[in-house]
Amino acid sequence: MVEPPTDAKRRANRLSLAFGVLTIAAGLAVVLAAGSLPLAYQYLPLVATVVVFGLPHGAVDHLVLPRVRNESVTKRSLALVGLLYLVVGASYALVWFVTPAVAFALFILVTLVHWGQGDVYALLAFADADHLETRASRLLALFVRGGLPMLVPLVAFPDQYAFVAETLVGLFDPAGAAALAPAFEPTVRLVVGVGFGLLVVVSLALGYRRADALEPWLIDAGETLGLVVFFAVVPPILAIGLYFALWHSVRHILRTLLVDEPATAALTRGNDLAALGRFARDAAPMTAGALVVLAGLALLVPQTPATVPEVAALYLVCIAVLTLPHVVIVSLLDLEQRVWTAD
Ligand SMILES: CC1=C(/C=C/C(C)=C/C=C/C(C)=C/C=O)C(C)(C)CCC1
Ligand SMILES: [Fe+2]
Repeated sequence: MVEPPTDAKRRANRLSLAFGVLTIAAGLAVVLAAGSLPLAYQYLPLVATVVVFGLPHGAVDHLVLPRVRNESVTKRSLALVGLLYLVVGASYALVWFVTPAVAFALFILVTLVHWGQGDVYALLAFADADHLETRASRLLALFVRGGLPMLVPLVAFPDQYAFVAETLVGLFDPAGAAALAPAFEPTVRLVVGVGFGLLVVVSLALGYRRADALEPWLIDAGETLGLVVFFAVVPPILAIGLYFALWHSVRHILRTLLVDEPATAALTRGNDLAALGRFARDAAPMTAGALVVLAGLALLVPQTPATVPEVAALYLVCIAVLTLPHVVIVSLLDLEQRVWTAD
């Protein structure tokens, strides 16, 4: 694992923990204060991710690889990232049009892997986890961390999960989501719940046995159990919106700051706002580009979205299409930073 500079890393660790606590506290506070929040309000954090950390977090994909390799951004490097987005994004968009239920299932799988990989990086690079030394233990952690947002809501809130699946698939084929119905059956949810619960326990128990330092393991266990509770009790549309903005995106933005020298220097000085300002400037053009993709999709989908859930569904499909090439970039970043090479 390639280590970022110590002081900047400590700052990143503190910020990722603070935003992690904020994510969980905000969700639980809403549930305690409001009980059942009207659906339109539950979409607010998700809608906010258009500008708040979510969409922008991937909008520096064209900069991170040259930066981590200490190379300059060239026309050629930009064209390669552009081509990646065009080919991978457009191919997957086609899958949404041809067989939307399959595309939805793929979206859940890709998100599980991608959010899991983001957390494995944070555990290793920010929290200095030494209980994840082997590749197998990192893969298990990836599955646990990615499974929390994708599988716990399936067990705890099947109706809302099915509703979101219907709205996404319904943009392309109003009857298409019927193919997904078996996933919401009680037996399937029981198997997922028990199986995933066991994985969480095994992963944390193995980690505890392997840990030399207790603190990183405590961070891992605290975050994991906190997220189990969070996704088990916070309605999933609200929970995913909060998590996407304040957990996954914040951590990835911190990661990108640590490969940008001036931003790293700002973090070292404790000047988080200067670092964030650099990120905002870097991310602005491609965030605007992502909005063009959103507008294009709006014109192309067979069913024009009219309600809040339908507009949010369109946004999620746009995220899905942009996430697949983003995963390729982040996986290359993982390779550069040796996240999957145990040493
Ligand atoms: C909203 C929502 C869902 C799916 C959200 C997904 C899959 C989001 C993916 C976001 C990504 C990949 C962001 C990029 O990093 C579920 C789980 C069906 C449950 C109900 C609410
Ligand atoms: Fe991401």
